[in-house]
Amino acid sequence: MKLEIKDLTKRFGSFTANDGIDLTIEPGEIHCLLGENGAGKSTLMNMLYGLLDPTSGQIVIDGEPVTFATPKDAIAAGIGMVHQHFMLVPVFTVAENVMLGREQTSAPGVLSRRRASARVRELSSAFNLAVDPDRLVEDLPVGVQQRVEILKALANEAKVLILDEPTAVLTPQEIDELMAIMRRLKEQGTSIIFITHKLREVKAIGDRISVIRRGKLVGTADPSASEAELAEMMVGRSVSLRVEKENRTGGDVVLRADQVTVIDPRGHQVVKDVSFEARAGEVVGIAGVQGNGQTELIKSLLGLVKPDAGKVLLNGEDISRHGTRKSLEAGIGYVPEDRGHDGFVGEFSVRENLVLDLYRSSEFSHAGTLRHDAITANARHRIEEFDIRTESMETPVGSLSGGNQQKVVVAREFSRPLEVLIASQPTRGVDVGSIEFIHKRIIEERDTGTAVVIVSTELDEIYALADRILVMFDGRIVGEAGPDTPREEIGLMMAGAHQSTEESA
Ligand SMILES: Nc1ncnc2c1ncn2[C@@H]1O[C@H](COP(=O)(O)OP(=O)(O)OP(=O)(O)O)[C@@H](O)[C@H]1O
Repeated sequence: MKLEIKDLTKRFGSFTANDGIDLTIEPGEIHCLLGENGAGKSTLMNMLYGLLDPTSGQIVIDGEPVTFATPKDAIAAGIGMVHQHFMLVPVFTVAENVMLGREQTSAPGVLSRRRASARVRELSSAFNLAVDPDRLVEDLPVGVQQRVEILKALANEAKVLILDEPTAVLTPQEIDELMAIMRRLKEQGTSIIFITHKLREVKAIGDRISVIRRGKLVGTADPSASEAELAEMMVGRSVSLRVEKENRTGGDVVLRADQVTVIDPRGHQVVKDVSFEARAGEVVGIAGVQGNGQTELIKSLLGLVKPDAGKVLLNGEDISRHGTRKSLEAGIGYVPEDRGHDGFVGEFSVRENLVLDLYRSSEFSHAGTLRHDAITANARHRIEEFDIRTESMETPVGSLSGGNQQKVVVAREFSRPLEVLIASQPTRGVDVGSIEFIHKRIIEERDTGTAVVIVSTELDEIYALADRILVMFDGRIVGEAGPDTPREEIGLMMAGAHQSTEESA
């Protein structure tokens, strides 16, 4: 199927999010879409998938102009999309989810459970997806859940598959597996539109690479273009892809986790007797596959969950029963992994979100009254410093692009004096230009003597920042390594060395 986008424009009020975009997706090609945060990639994809109405322009499939009122129309025309947030029902099996996908699109011939199972098995083996139709979705690792989404699209006979930042949530091994699946889809004639911020991936798999900047198509490159060239096309200036830093050993212990154990609401020990320390002026990188206890460990450091055993000490004082506000006030900065849930309030403006947990400080309030001038001046400064792309400081954060939402959270947490900075996936969904900036700021924070703890599933990020690397697997810290340890070694520890799972085998 040949998909043509002709002079497509989308305006939100006076703001032009897509400006006369022309793009052709050839049958069986992997077409990568690159662009800085807020460039307009998701807007373009949402028009292709019937979620947004174009302001002007055309979508043409095999020479015929089409219009999509809803995703149902797009699906019927052969377009599938895997969103960043999966649309699966966790308590249903894989086959049930695939059935549900068919019902929701009113595709001809709603599948029975038995036929759905058989269809899943058939597609799974044709594309080597290794998905068991009878497993509950909630029991599957993220990477396998993503394959279920791909399966759903294939069951609806997608000929063009849109993958919106699919690798942001995957481990290095899962990314390799996804790439193999993408190649297989391509061999069988499916076209893929692949959105990512990772230039390495684009070069590894793309047939062509289109770059969008501020709503306009800048150009289409081929994969022989260097990472530096692509980065420059994206942001319009040269970007340094590696942080300049010297490794540090750290001073006094600032934060100490002492035999911390956390039991989740289902009674599982998710953090098992974890001890580590973060020293002044060092970056401790916690590497690990998503779901190995990092999230709960971090929450326990902040008082968002109380450890079931053990202690958290800040400068020697036990803060594990303090509660979050006190921890933040005591000088812990926090960039959460789930920014939408823990990082900002979507309905509040950019200006308000930039002081969310700081508004009680003397800088922003006096005798119980907010100092609006100071709050506004702070917003103006941070928006410029962090290059937050927003129509105005009054825009609700919920309507910013994903990467710009992340910049709001990071900007706020970096704007106060910190003893400890705890950042979980600090650059998730953030473009290369902003990664460069955030990484530089993290190192500057370290160099002022802050103890920094970075949790990341991105080995590139761990290597770029960490002075010391801890690896978490199955709730425990299974290894500590220096910043020069080979990737494979860390990768093996992250995978639990020889304890491979059925799905990732
Ligand atoms: N419903 C909306 N109303 C107003 N503005 C919007 C709406 N949806 C998107 N925008 C704006 O359009 C611009 C493009 O956003 P879009 O989500 O397409 O960017 P993106 O390239 O996908 O960015 P990211 O890499 O950060 O995900 C942003 O400035 C965003 O704030």
